[in-house]
Amino acid sequence: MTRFEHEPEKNSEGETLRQSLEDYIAFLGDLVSHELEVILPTQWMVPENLQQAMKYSLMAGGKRLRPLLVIIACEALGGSREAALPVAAAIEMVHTYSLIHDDLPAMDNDDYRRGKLTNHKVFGEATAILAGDALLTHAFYSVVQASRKFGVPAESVLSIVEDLAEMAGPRGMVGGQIADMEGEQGLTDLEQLKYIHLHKTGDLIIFSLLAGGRIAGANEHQLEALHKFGTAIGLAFQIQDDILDLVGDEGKLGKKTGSDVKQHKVTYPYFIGLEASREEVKQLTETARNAVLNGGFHDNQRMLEIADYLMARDH
Ligand SMILES: CC(C)=CCC/C(C)=C/COP(=O)(O)OP(=O)(O)O
Ligand SMILES: C=C(C)CCOP(=O)(O)OP(=O)(O)O
Repeated sequence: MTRFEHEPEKNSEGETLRQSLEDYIAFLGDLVSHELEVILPTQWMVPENLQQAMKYSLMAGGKRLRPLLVIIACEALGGSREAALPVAAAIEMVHTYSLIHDDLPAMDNDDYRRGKLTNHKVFGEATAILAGDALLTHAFYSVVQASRKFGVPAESVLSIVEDLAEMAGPRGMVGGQIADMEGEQGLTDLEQLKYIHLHKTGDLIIFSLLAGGRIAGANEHQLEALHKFGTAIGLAFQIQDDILDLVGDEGKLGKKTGSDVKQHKVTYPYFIGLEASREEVKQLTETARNAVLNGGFHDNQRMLEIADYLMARDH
């Protein structure tokens, strides 16, 4: 059996000891990276260059926030961590594809991501586009493995596939991304910006929480609470990204700051100022905490901790 660097300790009775949030996050990150290694199509006849390009960005050291949310939501509802892993890996593939494409010259034209050269800088534009396409497609294969390997009911997997297509596609992240690009010509109100943030970034976060809930067999009330929690932290996460683009540390972020201003992107700080943006992140975190407290979950602790952790993040 694979052992992981951040595996929790056991006491003399063999009971697993509770970890600090940081250790718990690091341990889940190890599990997700391992799952990604397992699920990548290395046994298949895949051209070597494509394999390398997919792996390069997946293993470049992202925070693994979305997979973490799949697992935390699943555990908060008493579900199995193991059964959540294929979907956790899938959402990281979709997120990574979106970053590879977002960095392309036709979009944000960025040279650094996750502290390394962007995919197209290393592999060329055509391969970067195809690596993104391959990650998106392979994500659906991974979701299905939740049923094949861990017996998650086919009906739940069907809902997860439906949510993923809806939230990553034209009504979700892709819709948000195009609105973001068009917004570079000038946004006139905060509602338009909220739409962009909620779809470009919020939808994958909402998807992750709902998927974790579905794997654990959540009821309608619990799914609604997860949706509320995701909407609030999704928006807060992107506002924090806007703030960090202005005042963050490039070393910690692993990407260049100041790119929103350079690309004439209208952001929360642009509309309402830095302090009011910080206050908004605080308010949204409170909304997220309340959703958890009223959600009727099996265990609220990690959900509450992750909301506070995200509010204070510096990378
Ligand atoms: C369909 C596609 C390509 C979707 C991209 C979605 C997305 C969240 C990009 C990063 O946003 P950002 O540009 O605000 O963040 P960063 O500063 O990390 O580039
Ligand atoms: C949605 C946004 C703001 C793009 C970056 O997302 P993350 O900040 O989660 O990026 P990684 O840690 O996965 O690289």
